Amino acid sequence: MFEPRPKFAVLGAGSIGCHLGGSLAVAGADVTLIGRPAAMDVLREKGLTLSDSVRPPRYLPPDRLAVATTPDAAAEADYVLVTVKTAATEAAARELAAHLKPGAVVVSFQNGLHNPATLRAALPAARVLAGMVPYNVVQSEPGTVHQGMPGTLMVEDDPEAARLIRACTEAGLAIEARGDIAEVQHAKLLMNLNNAVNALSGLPLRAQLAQRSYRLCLAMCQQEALAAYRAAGIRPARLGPAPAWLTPYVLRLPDTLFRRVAASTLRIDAHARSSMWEDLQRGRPTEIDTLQGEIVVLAERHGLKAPANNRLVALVREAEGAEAGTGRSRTGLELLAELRRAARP
Ligand SMILES: NC(=O)C1=CN([C@@H]2O[C@H](COP(=O)(O)OP(=O)(O)OC[C@H]3O[C@@H](n4cnc5c(N)ncnc54)[C@H](OP(=O)(O)O)[C@@H]3O)[C@@H](O)[C@H]2O)C=CC1
Ligand SMILES: CC(C)(CO)C(=O)C(=O)O
Repeated sequence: MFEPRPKFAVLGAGSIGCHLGGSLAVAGADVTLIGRPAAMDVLREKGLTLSDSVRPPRYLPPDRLAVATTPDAAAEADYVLVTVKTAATEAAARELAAHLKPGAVVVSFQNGLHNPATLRAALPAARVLAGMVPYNVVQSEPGTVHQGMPGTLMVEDDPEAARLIRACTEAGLAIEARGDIAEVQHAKLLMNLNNAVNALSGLPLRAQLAQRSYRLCLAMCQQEALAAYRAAGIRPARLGPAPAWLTPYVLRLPDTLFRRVAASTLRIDAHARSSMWEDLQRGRPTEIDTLQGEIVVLAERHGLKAPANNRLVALVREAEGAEAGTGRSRTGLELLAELRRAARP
């Protein structure tokens, strides 16, 4: 049976939005990127380049890009991919509400646990699905987004996701439908506990994860999170080579052994950084409250403490207060000493 080509809109055309929307557009999909005026001016002028460490860069000239700065541009979209940072979700959804066409599907490709619920509350007539991006994308220069590691996108298993999955697959974006998306989101949150460690280290992800002292910081955060998950009856999905409960033990291995055991984890582009590092660099608020902050709240709700996560919330808030890009970087030993001090009974 003939099925019309779906139309896509990306709401929040930054790193992830340009990567997803740009990849679909390169493959010939009908995509409108909706973003801030300054960022969209760059795309109108320079076009969009998509790079990764495997393929040659792919370039979309300005005349192959549909860009807009207001959500009315999503009026004809069958799928709206939401890629704003968490703090912007509610406002973006409210702006979008008046323009969505009946039957439109909204997919959150954001970190954190609650963005799909925020979208559902603001868009009661839309079908909202949760999605997950497991890999890193940075704007290496204006108009260029770089994917720094391989990975498979995930989306909530739902018949409404079928055309999105087909379009992504045709565009060379590996994507998997998951019946356990809540568990996937909880597993991703465990990974994202590294965002704060990475941002405070001032180092690229690969260099940071190669140092045991930073990995011990992450292991402390994950251990607290896993205890809170256990108390709450949450069983995070297995996303990588090791189940979630084993990861803190792997993180604690000495460097040489870690390099061997976790070779796939270290398959990260030498320049890739966490999205939180990028936020601090640009003087933007971070997502710390919905990452480490989420664990602190969950732990408290179950009569537990999460001092390492709590300390990282405070350190990132402090860094947010510094002038863009001027926050003090910490060595792994410095950060570890701070977290251990916080965790001392
Ligand atoms: N970058 C990464 O490697 C990864 C990111 N993620 C998650 O994906 C989500 C997006 O992250 P990322 O792409 O890095 O974020 P970016 O900040 O790069 O992109 C979001 C863009 O959306 C813009 N924006 C915000 N509100 C609106 C609005 N109402 N209308 C139009 N544009 C708007 C922002 O502008 P402004 O800054 O002015 O608000 C910004 O340019 C986050 O939840 C992040 O945690 C997940 C996996 C990896
Ligand atoms: C992929 C990962 C974990 C990379 O740090 C990320 O989600 C982020 O930077 O926000």
